[in-house]
Amino acid sequence: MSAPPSKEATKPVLFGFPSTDNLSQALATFVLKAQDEALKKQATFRIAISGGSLPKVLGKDLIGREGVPWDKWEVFFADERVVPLDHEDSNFRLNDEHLFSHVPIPRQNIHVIDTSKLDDPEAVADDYEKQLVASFVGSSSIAFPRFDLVLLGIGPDGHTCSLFPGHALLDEMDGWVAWLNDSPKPPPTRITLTYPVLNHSLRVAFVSTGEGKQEIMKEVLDNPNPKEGLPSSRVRPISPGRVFFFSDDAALKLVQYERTHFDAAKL
Ligand SMILES: O=C1O[C@H](COP(=O)(O)O)[C@@H](O)[C@H](O)[C@H]1O
Repeated sequence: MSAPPSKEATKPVLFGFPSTDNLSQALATFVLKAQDEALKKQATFRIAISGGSLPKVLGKDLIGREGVPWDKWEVFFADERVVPLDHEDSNFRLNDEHLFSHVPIPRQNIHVIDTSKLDDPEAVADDYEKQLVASFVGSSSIAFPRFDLVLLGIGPDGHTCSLFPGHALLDEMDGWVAWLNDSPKPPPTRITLTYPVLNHSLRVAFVSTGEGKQEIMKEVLDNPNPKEGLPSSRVRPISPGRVFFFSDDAALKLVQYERTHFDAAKL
């Protein structure tokens, strides 16, 4: 996963797979490669994970991999719904069901929202930002945290994290964690990582599957507008960061964007 030295955002890499099973295998390999590279440089692997359709695809193959140093994982959420952790809308709960409950990541390394503040989403976002600061303090990236890997989904409307089309949070360029209580997709109250955080990450991987994503994948990959376009089109990490798309054939049916063959040896 070497990267060119310029500050420009690099071209997205698209990996296509005939089935979600193939995708899950490749995604697990990709995640573990990112983990290995991180652990060559530092004590922990810092990953941010989304909710939605991602956790199931992520956990499917990853939970069976052997020799994973789970105790070195430090997990954040790319976005979270401001609800109790056992609520059916919780991104923690979804990831717990498909990944965390199957692997020995120490519970204190999984950074959840402070559920004692659920009636004050600004306080939840502030607390989550403090958790990020505490984790990244002393790392080389001062202005913004630099995740080793961020895993994102793409909603049918082009949203990613809890960054929705036309929402004021698309212009948030200072904070690390923002909050909203007017999400067009329920539940309305959420926190989300901001663009500066996403775009300082070393790797961002979008995962999208199924025919329900055909139109949006075409828009995001064939007609991107990284400055003013759909929220998922605006995720373009600055070098050495890179952005990858993992999709199945069903989601890519209308897409013309050039695919790259997934070769674990060349990651
Ligand atoms: O609301 C959310 O939606 C996005 C996309 O979900 P998907 O089911 O279309 O993949 C998800 O990435 C995000 O974490 C979640 O809060």
